[in-house]
Amino acid sequence: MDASVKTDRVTEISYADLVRPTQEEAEAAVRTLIAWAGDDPDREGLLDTPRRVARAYRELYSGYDLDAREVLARTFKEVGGYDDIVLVRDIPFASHCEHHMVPFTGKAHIAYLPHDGVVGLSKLARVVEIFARRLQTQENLTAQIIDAINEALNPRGAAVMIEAEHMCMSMRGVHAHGVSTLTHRFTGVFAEDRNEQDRFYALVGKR
Ligand SMILES: Nc1nc2c(ncn2[C@@H]2O[C@H](COP(=O)(O)OP(=O)(O)OP(=O)(O)O)[C@@H](O)[C@H]2O)c(=O)[nH]1
Ligand SMILES: [Zn+2]
Repeated sequence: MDASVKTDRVTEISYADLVRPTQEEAEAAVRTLIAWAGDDPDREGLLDTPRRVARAYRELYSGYDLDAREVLARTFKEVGGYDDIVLVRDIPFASHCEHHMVPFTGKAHIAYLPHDGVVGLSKLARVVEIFARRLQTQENLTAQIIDAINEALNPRGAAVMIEAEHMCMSMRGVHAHGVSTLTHRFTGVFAEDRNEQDRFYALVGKR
């Protein structure tokens, strides 16, 4: 795949340039972490764990191998002249915070005002998954999703809101349970017009 396609517009990292360690190296790293946790990586119950964890990482971080541009490439123009808000709300996701590599989970709400075409609804959920399955901050996740939509659809406006709970704040550290973090980003008409923002909030059910 073309290296430029993999360059993340927000982090400016070209993932294609990064060298992946081998499966054996990844498993050795997991053994080290098991010992660091205080357990014996050679006891029976843990013998297969490094292999499982390396495999699980492939799934949990599969977003690095996927390209949002490809997912959003197919647009449709026959929508009966529909040009109002398209909102897909309550898209569940699970990601990992880049500071502690601990999960944060929540919901994303995505809206756009079509300009020259719409995209398949499932593709918006796929885009969330592509960026969630990477090491993230919630802010970055929000920015990457809206950037991808703007680039692919050139809409009159786009809005993304994410609400999430960060395990690094509940399971450890400050031990604050039930805290939710809200981020949102508006572009185009949504950024310029308070009425459009209010319509977005109302449709999401936040006002
Ligand atoms: N802005 C932002 N911060 C995050 C996100 N996920 C985790 N964090 C925060 O990242 C910060 C890292 O702070 P540090 O002081 O470097 O690390 P730490 O000592 O482990 O911090 P504590 O969590 O307070 O124990 C913490 O305040 C986390 O709550 C995120 O998505 N966005
Ligand atoms: Zn964290």
